[in-house]
Amino acid sequence: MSEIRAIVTDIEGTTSSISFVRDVLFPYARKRLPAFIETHGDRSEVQHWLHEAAKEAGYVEATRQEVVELLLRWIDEDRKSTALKALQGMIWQEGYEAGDYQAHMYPEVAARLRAWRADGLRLYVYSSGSVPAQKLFFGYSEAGDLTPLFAGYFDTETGPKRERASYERIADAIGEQPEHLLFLSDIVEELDAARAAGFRTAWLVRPPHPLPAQSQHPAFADFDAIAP
Ligand SMILES: CSCCC(=O)C(=O)COP(=O)(O)O
Ligand SMILES: [Mg+2]
Repeated sequence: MSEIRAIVTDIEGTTSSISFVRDVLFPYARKRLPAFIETHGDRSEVQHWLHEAAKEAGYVEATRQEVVELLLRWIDEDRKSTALKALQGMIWQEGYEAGDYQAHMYPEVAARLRAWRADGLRLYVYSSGSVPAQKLFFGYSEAGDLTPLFAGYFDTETGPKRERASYERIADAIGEQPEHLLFLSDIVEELDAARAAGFRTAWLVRPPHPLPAQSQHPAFADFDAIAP
């Protein structure tokens, strides 16, 4: 078995609860999105992502109101659109800075990330959330600012999480052969794609879900059970 040199982790369902993302972050962005676009719609980065969203939906021409309605629908569908994720991240920033919420971390995660760093492993994040949103998430976590632990972040600008090529790009960017990389996720299709690219994989099956008796990926109830 090759030595693991770096760990790449998913967020939702892996370091943190699905419920925090779906019941706190998504509703927060949904409620504030129309006013955010109204107030910040002239900023160049906001205009860029509105344009990208319209393009992704196949609109030749769209009013700002139509794009706002599209984005609200995508939030409800949990669509992993890069444009939506970028805009959500900008809205979440206000909530983190105002102290409206802190990102949930499963209880063992921060200490285990620190232990892996102390063992010399490099840590990376790969999430559908935008890189700025990931930095906010770990910067304003219930366990404090965890950003100093991470060497880098990847989002869907690198590619969709269920495609092998995305993991090949991540391995290239990290500068390691994929056999030295361990990917952590709660989603089997993401783990399948990572394994197809040559990564080692760990499937997080958080309680109350029972660990499967047999599975295609090594399955763990928490980070402490993983021995890279
Ligand atoms: C960066 S926090 C918000 C995460 C998010 O928007 C999301 O869709 C979760 O995706 P993940 O790839 O972390 O499961
Ligand atoms: Mg996940």
